[in-house]
Formats: sequence, C-alpha cells, structure tokens
Amino acid sequence: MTTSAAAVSAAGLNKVFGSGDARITALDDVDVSFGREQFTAIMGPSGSGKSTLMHCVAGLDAPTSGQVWIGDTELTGLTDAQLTELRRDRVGFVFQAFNLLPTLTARENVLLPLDLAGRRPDQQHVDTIVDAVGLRDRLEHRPSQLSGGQQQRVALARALVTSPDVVFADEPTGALDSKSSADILEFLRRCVDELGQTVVMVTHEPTAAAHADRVLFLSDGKIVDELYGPSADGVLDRMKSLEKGAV
Ligand SMILES: Nc1ncnc2c1ncn2[C@@H]1O[C@H](COP(=O)(O)OP(=O)(O)OP(=O)(O)O)[C@@H](O)[C@H]1O
Repeated sequence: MTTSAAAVSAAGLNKVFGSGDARITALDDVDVSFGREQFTAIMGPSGSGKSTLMHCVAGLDAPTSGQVWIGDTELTGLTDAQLTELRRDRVGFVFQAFNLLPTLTARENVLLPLDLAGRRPDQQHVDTIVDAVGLRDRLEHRPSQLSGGQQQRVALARALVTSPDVVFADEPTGALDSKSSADILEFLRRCVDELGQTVVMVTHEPTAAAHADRVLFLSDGKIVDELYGPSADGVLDRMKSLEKGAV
C-alpha cells in the first residue's frame, strides 16, 4: 500500500475492548486514508467507534491489530518516547474541553508545543495564525479570562503552531454556542483552504460536518458510507438511515 499521498492512513485496523462476555469490537477491520489538505468529518451513531478510530490513527491509543501511518511514518513499532515526539511535533489536537493550561497566558499556551520541542517560533507564522483566529488582543489573558469560543481559538492556534501533518478535532464545537461554533468551523475550513492544513474532525452535528470536503460514516466499528461535498441535509439523511438500521 502506498501512503505518500495521504496525510494519515490505516489498514486492517481492529480495536477490541474487554474479553469474554464483555468483549466489544470497537473497530472492525477498518481501512482508511485522509488526503493531504483535505477536511474530513467522521460521523456515526453513538458507540459506532468514531473516537476510537481517531485515537488509533492519532497515536493516542494502540490498535489491537492493523497498521497506521502518519505521512510515511508507521506508528506500530514506535517506542512510547518516539510516539510522544511524533504527536508533539507532527500532530495537532483540539478537544471539546479546550485542555488549555490555566496558569499560562493565551500566548504561552499557543507557543507551548514549540517550547516543549525546543523549537524557536517563526514569528511570521505565529502572527498569521494568531490573526487568523482573531486572538491578537487576547494574547496576555489567561484561559479563565476568556470565553469558551476564545479558549477554543487558542486551542486551535496551539494545534497549528507546529504546522502539523494533520489536525485532529474531537467534537471541537461540542461545548460552544452556535455563533462560536460557526466561527471555529469557519476557521477549520480556512486552515485547509488557506494554510494547506489537513483536518480530521469527529462530530455529531450535520451542520458541522457540512464544512468538510468529505464525511465518513461509521456503524458498528466499520466505515459504511462516505459523502463528498456534503450538505447538512445530505448528512442528516445518511445519519437517519444509519440510526434506523441500528434499531
Ligand atoms: N476504554 C474502553 N473500554 C471498553 N469499551 C470501550 C472503551 N472505549 C470505547 N469503548 C466501546 O467501544 C465502542 C466504540 O466507542 P467510541 O467511543 O469509539 O464510540 P463513538 O462513536 O465515539 O461514540 P460517541 O458518539 O457516543 O462518543 C463503544 O461500544 C464503547 O462502549
């Protein structure tokens, strides 16, 4: 399998939790690839394996079997230290719960991945990101002094500061009001179109998925459908049929 055209890919991915009666197959022989400079949304009913898939392809959790590549680097076989380094330098994360460090200012939070890597910030790149998310006048504030939407914009800027191979966003708008959600989705879109980033987002919301180039639908740990150039209505229809099928 050639992987160079994809930012991230996986082959034969299985993830099993528990054993005996409690055994759950969260991922069932999944093959997937996420193209560079593409915005992909992952959807599916509750418990279909969305978070498990994201965690396995992001190197946050190890699959039971199968292979994952980020760029040309195969994750299986990396030591914990190599995986930590790869996540820090080549992957950006945005979670529903922002996960900012409360004692650091917005600026310090954004620059943290570079500090940890001992890399000097490229001021022009940092300025581009800070301006794109509209944070310039909030850089000296601490997270507690920022709204939820502003905190998520700091988290996004932090995810982008290393120019990662891929940004994984797990329900990034789940804790936000509709205006802040729209801003974050708009920004994720611009990351792809203007900064050439690759974004993979798990979401429950068809309106959020409609910002993506491609939507993957999971059911019972398998990819069962996909949609290119999605509309919110088109996504909703597919979700309805999946949820009906699951009843
Ligand atoms: N650590 C774990 N231990 C045991 N079972 C787990 C664990 N994590 C996930 N599962 C199970 O694996 C399956 C897939 O879970 P996952 O969280 O990936 O689904 P999801 O599609 O992200 O769900 P949701 O939309 O509700 O967040 C579910 O049946 C879940 O209960």
